[in-house]
Amino acid sequence: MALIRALGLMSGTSMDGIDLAMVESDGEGEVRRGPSMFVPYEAAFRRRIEAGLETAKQILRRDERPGDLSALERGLTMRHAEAVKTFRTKFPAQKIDMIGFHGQTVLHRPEKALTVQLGDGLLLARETGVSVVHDMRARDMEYGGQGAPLVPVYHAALARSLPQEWRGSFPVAFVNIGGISNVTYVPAQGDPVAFDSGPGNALIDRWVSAEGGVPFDADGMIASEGGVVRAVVDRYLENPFFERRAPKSLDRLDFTLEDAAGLELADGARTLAAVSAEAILKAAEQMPEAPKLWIVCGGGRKNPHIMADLRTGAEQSSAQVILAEDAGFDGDAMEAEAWAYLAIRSARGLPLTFPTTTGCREAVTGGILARPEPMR
Ligand SMILES: Nc1ncnc2c1ncn2[C@@H]1O[C@H](COP(=O)(O)OP(=O)(O)OP(=O)(O)O)[C@@H](O)[C@H]1O
Ligand SMILES: CC(=O)N[C@H]1[C@@H]2OC[C@@H](O2)[C@@H](O)[C@@H]1O[C@H](C)C(=O)O
Repeated sequence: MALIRALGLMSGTSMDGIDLAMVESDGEGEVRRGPSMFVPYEAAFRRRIEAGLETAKQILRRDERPGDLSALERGLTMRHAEAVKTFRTKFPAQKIDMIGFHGQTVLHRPEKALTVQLGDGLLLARETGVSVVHDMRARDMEYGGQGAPLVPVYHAALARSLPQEWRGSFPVAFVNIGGISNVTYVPAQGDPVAFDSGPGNALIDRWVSAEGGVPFDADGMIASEGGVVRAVVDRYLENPFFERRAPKSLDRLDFTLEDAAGLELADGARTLAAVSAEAILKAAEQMPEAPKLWIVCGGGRKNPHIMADLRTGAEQSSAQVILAEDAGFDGDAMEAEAWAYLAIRSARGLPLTFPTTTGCREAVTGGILARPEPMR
């Protein structure tokens, strides 16, 4: 099987910008990771997306684009096209067979089988001259799945290529701490088990933005001045979401700052970091066995308080917590790589999701292929 070279594009729930990453793969066990980069959104555009989340609450059918959302979708797509151009200038030797395009989630209501990602695949194909696989969540929902998380099939492929020193550490759990956190449990043999585990950085970002006027708590500096307010952590963890059995997934707005109201800026940042960590550790209760190794990726791994709390908690089950980089992976690029890998799987008609990752009735492929030129 010839390998396909795909460029994955991810604009995640943190809404901070676009991650791009190359993967060359057969969509199965052979995975060669290529270069990656990040293109941030300007602050005003980030605010427009944030406003878009509010507008999107009115959407009842996934193709509706009320208010500013059509213009926002176009702006978002053109920014992705521009990002691809920048990537090609930076890495001119990279041949791109196809693009895997996530778009921007503005609404996720799995209980209504509704998930909306802004992003015009056809426009992106025409702008870049490359075939684009997009809209990868919808089919899963048609099969009764949550429509998220989709990364697990890629986590599982990476787990099979762990360096020698970690091969004895199964079951392993990948944790992605983005705006929302999701986990993938990978046993030594058998299917991965995955689900969204709780708020990742989204609450911290919203808190420091509202109370401190900065977009995120860089290196946990604000939290370093504060302490954990236990009662507030406990209140967050009482949310019925944590008791719900997997499969399950979250919308960015499902958790709010209400329970943190009244805290000092630093205490709030520190307390919400503890909430992120404890929500992840709680996820182990829903795994078939406690993982021996946690591999952490996503921007939240750069918050030392989240990492410290994770390590302290994991020690109780003698588990180790490492950064994606410690296993030879790239914790910033992993989701974009996953979208490249998923595009390749989609092109080959391979399943993207499984009953154990999203709750779909049967393993199912997904994605729509948009070609730059109309078919003759
Ligand atoms: N140096 C840092 N210190 C602390 N936090 C950081 C740092 N760098 C990034 N972050 C956090 O990581 C977030 C971005 O993470 P990431 O790019 O993994 O999220 P995402 O891909 O948008 O989200 P999702 O996985 O939910 O789709 C930022 O919003 C910020 O909260
Ligand atoms: C609907 C949606 O966009 N969900 C995101 C979000 O961000 C993290 C978590 O919630 C995860 O379920 C998902 O993204 C990852 C990349 C996924 O689908 O695997």
